[in-house]
Amino acid sequence: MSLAFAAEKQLAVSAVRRACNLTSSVFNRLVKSETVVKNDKSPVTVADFSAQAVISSMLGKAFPGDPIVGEEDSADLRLESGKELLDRIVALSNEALTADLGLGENADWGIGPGNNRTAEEIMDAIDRGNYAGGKTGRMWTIDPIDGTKGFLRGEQYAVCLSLIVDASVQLGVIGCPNLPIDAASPNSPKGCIFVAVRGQGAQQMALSGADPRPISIPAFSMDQLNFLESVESAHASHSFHDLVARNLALKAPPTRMDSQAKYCALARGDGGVYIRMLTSSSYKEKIWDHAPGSVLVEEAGGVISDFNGKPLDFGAGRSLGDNFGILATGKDVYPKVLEAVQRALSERKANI
Ligand SMILES: Nc1ncnc2c1ncn2[C@@H]1O[C@H](COP(=O)(O)OS(=O)(=O)O)[C@@H](OP(=O)(O)O)[C@H]1O
Ligand SMILES: [Mg+2]
Ligand SMILES: [Mg+2]
Ligand SMILES: [Mg+2]
Repeated sequence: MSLAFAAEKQLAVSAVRRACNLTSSVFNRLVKSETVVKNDKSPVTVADFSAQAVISSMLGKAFPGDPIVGEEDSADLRLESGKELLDRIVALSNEALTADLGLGENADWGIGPGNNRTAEEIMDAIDRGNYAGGKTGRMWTIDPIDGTKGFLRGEQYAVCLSLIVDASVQLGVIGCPNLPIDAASPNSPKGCIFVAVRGQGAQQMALSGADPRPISIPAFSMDQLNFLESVESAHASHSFHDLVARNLALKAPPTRMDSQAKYCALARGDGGVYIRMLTSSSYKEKIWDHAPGSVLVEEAGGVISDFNGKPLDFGAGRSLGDNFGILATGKDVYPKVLEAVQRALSERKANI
């Protein structure tokens, strides 16, 4: 009998690998006109659109009935002013979809030589990501480039895909083209894919698929712990994190890293605690920014919750449900870290 979600896992790894190859090759050739600023002032590049098109096209072939919650949409590309951007995205997507990687991928996924798509098909694939989300049924989440600012700086970013069934994340695949395979040797080759299926553990492999190995969160003592936090001070409150660190008497400084690479670092023990306190009460976290990372952390033996100890709610739509803050760490230290977060919240309230 095959393991649950075996076909989904195979497709997801393959799609994330093709998207990672695309994003890293674009980085070296990216020019200024290929980045646009969205309404919420965040950047999006030809690489974000193309990576979503590639993953969504493959999902559409393999699982045509499954809805997708994807970060990007094609509205800007359908404007007359988006014509140049669109041409580039169609070329990049087709380059990635038709590449012959020699990895024996399933021909029914619409990949490999001869599988070019038209511009309409590429835009439609991007727009298959417009699903509103919800509590029941299957759905995929795509964040084609998580940490677009990190991508633009040449630092960490991640290509993120998850499968959610009845609001529970069952599969998470995260590709990190700039993450060293071995954190202890920063000069080791870069580029890893992290995979977790619920109930089946967590693993990492090289981007090529070579060197697969199980990963888990080590049993850290309190004085070995350090925080993994966002680079952008507009995304997460570093000062609140510092308050929690003081409550825990942490010695090590935080590691700042863009994207869900933070969850990957936690899952293999490069850091001890993922912490994220929002800076604005009007911003709602998006499910594609946390779904794959959450199952990865849980399958690596960790716990993830909000600052009230509540599980993350992936069934409330495109944004997370009624959750406040995000905390993820190893099982043994989780109760102490949660208590330190709650103490910091009361201290902050007392000081307002
Ligand atoms: N105001 C605000 N507050 C909190 N979070 C925000 C905010 N704006 C955006 N985002 C989301 O943050 C995603 C980037 O993740 P990180 O915060 O881990 O990366 S970073 O370190 O900040 O670069 C980023 O994901 P990408 O858009 O995929 O890069 C956003 O979804
Ligand atoms: Mg974005
Ligand atoms: Mg993101
Ligand atoms: Mg993104």
